[in-house]
Order: sequence, then C-alpha cells, then structure tokens
Amino acid sequence: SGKSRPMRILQYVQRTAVQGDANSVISAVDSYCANVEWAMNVGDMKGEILDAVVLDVRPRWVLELGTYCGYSTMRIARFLPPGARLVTLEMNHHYAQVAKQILGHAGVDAQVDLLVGTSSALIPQLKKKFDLDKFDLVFIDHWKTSYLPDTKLLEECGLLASGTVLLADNVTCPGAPDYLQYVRNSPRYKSLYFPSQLEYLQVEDGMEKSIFLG
Ligand SMILES: O=c1[nH]cnc2c(O)c(F)c(-c3ccc(F)cc3)cc12
Ligand SMILES: [Mg+2]
Repeated sequence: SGKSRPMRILQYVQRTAVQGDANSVISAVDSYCANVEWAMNVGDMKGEILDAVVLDVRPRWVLELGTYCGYSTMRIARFLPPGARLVTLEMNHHYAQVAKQILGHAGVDAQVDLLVGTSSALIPQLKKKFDLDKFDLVFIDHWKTSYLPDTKLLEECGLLASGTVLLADNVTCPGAPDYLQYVRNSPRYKSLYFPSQLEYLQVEDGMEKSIFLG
C-alpha cells in the first residue's frame, strides 16, 4: 500500500515508532530501509559520523541541503542545543510533505524550518529571512551536481564564516568529483575524508568534512 516509497516509510513510522521519541523514529526508518526497501537516507553508519560532527561543532545555525524524508534532519535536530535552529531545503513537494509528518512524529519540528524550493533559489534569501550572519554547519545531501555550485553560492552570499563546517554525503557513491576537487585543493578549506558505507548496503561511500577558513 502507500502510493510512494516516502509514504510507505511514513506509514511504517506512524505504526511502529514512539511519538515524540526521535531515536525510535530513526530506528524505525533504518529497520524499514534495511529490511523492506532501500531508500536514500544517510543511514545509521554514516549517521554516526554526522552525529559526531554535530556534537563536536555544537552549532547555533545549521543548513541542510536535501531533506528527503527528514531522516538526517532528525539526527541533527535531536542533538541541537536549545535555541539552535536547523534550516532544511527540499525541492520535491511530496518529500517535504512526508518529512514534515515524520519530523512531527519525532517531536523535533520546533527546531526545524523546512523550505520547499530549489537550493539555488532559496540560498540567496536565507540571510534576510532568518536574520542570520553565517551557518555554523552545512550538511550537503541533495543532488550531486549541485554540491559545488551551491557551495560557491553560499560563499558569495556570505553565509560561511571562518570555522563553518561543511559535511557532504555520497562523495564516493554516487560521487561528487568536482566538489571534492574544489574543497581539497582550495586554500580556503581544510578537508578530511571519512570512509564509510552506502546506507543499508555493503558498498563503499564516505563523507567529506571541510572547514571553511574564511
Ligand atoms: O540523490 C541523492 N541525494 C541524496 N543522497 C543520496 C544518497 O545518499 C544515495 F545513496 C543515492 C544513491 C542512489 C542510487 C544509487 F545506486 C546509489 C546511491 C542518491 C542520493
Ligand atoms: Mg545521501
């Protein structure tokens, strides 16, 4: 049943996860996607790398590019200090609709602003819309060909400051070679690769952590 994969994930969460308990919603999504049908959530292995970065950075302002069903949104939001905010951008209306409901079930929707639209159209509006000067952490997990142009756009919009951390998913699979070349060779970034595996599969993937040096 459930007309789409995101809908089927939402239904499984609504039937099995504890309302208001983000960890139980995260576990429900992982068990569904590991046992029933694969979906492009960052997953539990790479999710632990994401968790460690969030806990280390202790960000006041987080930007996520690519919400999908809200799995990584939950992983980040559950570790945010009070008063911190997570802005997540999703271009697919249906994904955003499902994510809103999953975030609501997890009880993290209060810290999250989910915007529907393309990152290239939304990024230039963020400074003004949220009256912020820079993001402390950016999680990049949308379309691979957008990683580099959106990073350059964030620089141009003055949304990165010295110390801002970029964490990019899928830099090995499906891969973002132009992005990797840029952050690894630019004097404006200190970059480090975290090897891991593709969500729910025995396939190599990894995340790239890049610190903007200003
Ligand atoms: O498009 C994507 N956006 C964000 N994250 C993704 C991801 O984590 C994937 F594994 C994949 C993926 C899809 C098909 C494959 F065969 C391998 C990876 C895609 C995305
Ligand atoms: Mg991904």
